[in-house]
Amino acid sequence: MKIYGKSMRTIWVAADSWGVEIIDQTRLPFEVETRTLRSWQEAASAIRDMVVRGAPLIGATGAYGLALAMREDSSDENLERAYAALLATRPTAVNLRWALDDLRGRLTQVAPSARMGLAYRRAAEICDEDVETCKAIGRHGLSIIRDLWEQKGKPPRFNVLTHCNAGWLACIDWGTALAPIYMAFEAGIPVHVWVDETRPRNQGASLTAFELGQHGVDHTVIADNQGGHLMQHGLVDLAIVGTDRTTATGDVCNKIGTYLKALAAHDNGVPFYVALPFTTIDWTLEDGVKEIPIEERDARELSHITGRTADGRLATVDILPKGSPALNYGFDVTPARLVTGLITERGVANASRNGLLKLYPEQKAK
Ligand SMILES: CSC[C@@H](O)[C@@H](O)C(=O)COP(=O)(O)O
Repeated sequence: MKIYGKSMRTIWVAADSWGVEIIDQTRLPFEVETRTLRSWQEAASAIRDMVVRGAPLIGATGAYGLALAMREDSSDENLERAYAALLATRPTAVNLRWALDDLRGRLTQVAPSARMGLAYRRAAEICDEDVETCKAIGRHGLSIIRDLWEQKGKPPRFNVLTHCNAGWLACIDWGTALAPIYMAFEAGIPVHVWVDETRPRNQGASLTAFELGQHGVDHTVIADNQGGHLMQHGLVDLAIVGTDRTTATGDVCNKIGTYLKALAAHDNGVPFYVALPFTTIDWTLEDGVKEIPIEERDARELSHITGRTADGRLATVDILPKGSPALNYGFDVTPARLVTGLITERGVANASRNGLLKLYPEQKAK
């Protein structure tokens, strides 16, 4: 997608053919800065510190992290060291484990001398595949939007609510939850997006609003608490969110606050869809609430807030009374019963084991 008219992806190999360039998402929406990762340790820090974030992009960065590790030292020991350190950076998004397992599985099959080239090639392939996957999600989601818009008599504004950032900035391009919105916009459907600000890190206000604005999609940022009220007043036609890990039974883990939106949607008869690539499905898990590891982040993300001052500087300020403790879980789990459907690259599934297995029959054999 575009930033100030220039087509970009979120991650790419630098002109020197080995450094890995990323957009520094901690500077958005105020500054568009890129950074070059030159070691697996820098890739690990970028994921941990959320310079890159969003489940598919975390996976891609992990893959390039292993490529950087293989460039430095392609021994088994270094592969295992980098794998373990990268995996530990963010525990909830399963795409990271998927990408690291994919690369490690391939790298251990070849001689150390062949590992660097293979790792770079496979990391690039993972990125290209993610773009195609997101486009397919977009096409399936577009059908849902078009059908609902037509059923409602083609109103002049079709309101979609989303939480956090599951757009192209969270992936390589297009996004998951936002891909259907971009495609609806391109198809001439008058889509308007309610963008949850998504405290504490404000990925909605800073990233989703930024990328929708850059693409010209009509949107309004709302405080996280407004969704229920808007739904009660008929102002939300559809909710679409992304996910960091979805169980084999269709429970969905996503940014903290998603569960409350799903409850409000259920209570108000608003369709609540989750968009996801196959890399986000954790086939080993049954019960999302009990089994998905929920990342707990530094309370400073809650107690401090960063923004732009009147004279254009970025500043971070403390917003809590001195001495008040804060707690900061990053994700919550929405039970499958609250999910209208899972929009995948293979089509739309019921949020259930059977629903997912219909789309991914090869998983039955495992
Ligand atoms: C397509 S991205 C899906 C999720 O990763 C997204 O909704 C989300 O919760 C991102 O969380 P973040 O903590 O910003 O990495």
